[in-house]
Amino acid sequence: MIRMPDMQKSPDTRKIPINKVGVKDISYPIVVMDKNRKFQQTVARINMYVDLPHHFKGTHMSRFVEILNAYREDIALDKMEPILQKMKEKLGASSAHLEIEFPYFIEKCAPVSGARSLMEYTCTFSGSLGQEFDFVLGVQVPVTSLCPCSKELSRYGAHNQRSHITVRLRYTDFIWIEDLVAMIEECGSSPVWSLLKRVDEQYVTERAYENPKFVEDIVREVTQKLLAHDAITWFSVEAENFESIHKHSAYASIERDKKMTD
Ligand SMILES: Nc1nc2c(ncn2[C@@H]2O[C@H](COP(=O)(O)OP(=O)(O)OP(=O)(O)O)[C@@H](O)[C@H]2O)c(=O)[nH]1
Repeated sequence: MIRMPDMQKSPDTRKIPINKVGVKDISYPIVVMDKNRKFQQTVARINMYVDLPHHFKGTHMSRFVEILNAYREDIALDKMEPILQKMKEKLGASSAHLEIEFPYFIEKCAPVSGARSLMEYTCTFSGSLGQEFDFVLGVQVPVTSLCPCSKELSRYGAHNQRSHITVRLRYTDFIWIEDLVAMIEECGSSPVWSLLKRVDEQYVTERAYENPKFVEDIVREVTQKLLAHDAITWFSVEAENFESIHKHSAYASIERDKKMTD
């Protein structure tokens, strides 16, 4: 067999360790637990990183993909820690990071007609393993927001737009993505649906008008709900309103470590 040079293994003399090095944006099938159908198969974008001591030139990129391949068909929430452990072992690292972003589909019924359709929510699983395992669940929920100021000032109408509410959290007991989404959706002027018949469209338009929210109201209401949820220990909430009267967005965020505020 031909002996090939291994550049990665060669020494580096700059004395600069690297916090995260690895592969980014690998498209890979995963399995997510589904509250109503047990499991849901989806395709994720995956980032995998480890730390690299100062004396090595490079990490071994191929091993990340080998690990993914070993867990093929079986990449799921309960495999985060074993995968991270394997990354540390195979790459001789002291810390490993696994970021998984995926579309998750939830069946919703339109508010009046009851017409069923699937809504896509972008979710993230972010795990790290140094001395201890750390896991953060993320979900992005689209809603409608209607501006209270515009409603107050205008003789008719009020500007309204789609908003994204992004929540990331650490928790002690399992939380269904479905329950989290339902909780967050209540905090906009109205939820959004993929399928609305005319009776539904009328309902959604009027509901938003009766329920105006600033971007500040949205993050505060989500915060109230997350503070009241006993299983959640830390969270961040962001809201971005893609303003229909501006070319820019309105934005607000709150982060709370409940262990620090109790
Ligand atoms: N470390 C590093 N590798 C890179 C980069 N870009 C591409 N690679 C390639 O990643 C490939 C795989 O590297 P390794 O994992 O070390 O491959 P290998 O030596 O055959 O595998 P092992 O025996 O398991 O170490 C090589 O072809 C590298 O050239 C980079 O920026 N950094």
